[in-house]
Amino acid sequence: MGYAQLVIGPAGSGKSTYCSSLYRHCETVGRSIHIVNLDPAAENFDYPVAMDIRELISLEDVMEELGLGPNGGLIYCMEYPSRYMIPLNSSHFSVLIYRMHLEENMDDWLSEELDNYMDDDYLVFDCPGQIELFSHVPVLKNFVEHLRRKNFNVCVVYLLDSQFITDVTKFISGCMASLSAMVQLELPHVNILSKMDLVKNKRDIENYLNPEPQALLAELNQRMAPQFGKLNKSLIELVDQYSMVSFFPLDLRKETSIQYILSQIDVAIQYGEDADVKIKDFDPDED
Ligand SMILES: Nc1nc2c(ncn2[C@@H]2O[C@H](COP(=O)(O)OP(=O)(O)OP(=O)(O)O)[C@@H](O)[C@H]2O)c(=O)[nH]1
Ligand SMILES: [Mg+2]
Repeated sequence: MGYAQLVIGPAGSGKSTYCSSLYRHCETVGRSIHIVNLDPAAENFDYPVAMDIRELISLEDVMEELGLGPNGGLIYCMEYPSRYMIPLNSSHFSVLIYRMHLEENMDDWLSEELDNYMDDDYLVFDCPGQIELFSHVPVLKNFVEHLRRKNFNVCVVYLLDSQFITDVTKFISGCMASLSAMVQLELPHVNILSKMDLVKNKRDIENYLNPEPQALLAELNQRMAPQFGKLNKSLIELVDQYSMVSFFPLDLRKETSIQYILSQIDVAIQYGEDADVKIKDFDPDED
């Protein structure tokens, strides 16, 4: 049995920073963890990259060869290509043939790479921020199914930037994006409000960490025109029924913050329930 976190969330929400902080935390406590780059557009890493999707495909190549912009190029990188393009000239055609079975290549690549990891290994996948990847494009879903076939317990870690949660309407729209990942991927799911060090008035945000559905509804109704009353009620019920109304704050200045989040994720994927997991005692005097 292996363990994995799939770190997703909107562009710039702090996924890669979270991954490198998690790596450093695990290093400090003597815990083994491997971070995988799944972002074909990534350039700089603050963590040692255990596996790198850029060995398979890079955004730069796809943009150049196919004349796509950064977002379309990225989706192309991750997805089966033929759906997105019609070959227009011979060079496009050869690229199409070359990439024709990209999804299968991804499976092969993943299989080969995963063979390097043993039982009880813990992988963290740093994903790209394009929201399509976890809202309706099936590539991450297929990817997760592959991991599960390889006997990995997987948890989605969804990051939302606390800087955007300035009022209840933005909070709800953040919840809806997270919910779409939840229904797409059907995995244990942990929500994180990132960049808490930047929040000036902690009390404003604390209201959204674990809010009462009724209080949220009242706030929504207050902000929006009366004709939205019924919709607001349904939205809040939906979010509540999916147990979405719960975010863990992540303040990277505090070691305890990342430690607590990791412990919650461990519970979600049942890490540490087997006796032989690789946690060694933390000795603060050790170099
Ligand atoms: N102050 C502060 N800045 C942060 C934190 N996390 C991330 N950032 C900054 O936010 C920006 C984006 O962070 P990334 O970690 O690259 O975000 P990402 O989600 O990986 O972005 P994409 O991969 O492009 O989707 C960078 O400038 C980070 O330095 C945080 O906890 N606090
Ligand atoms: Mg990133």
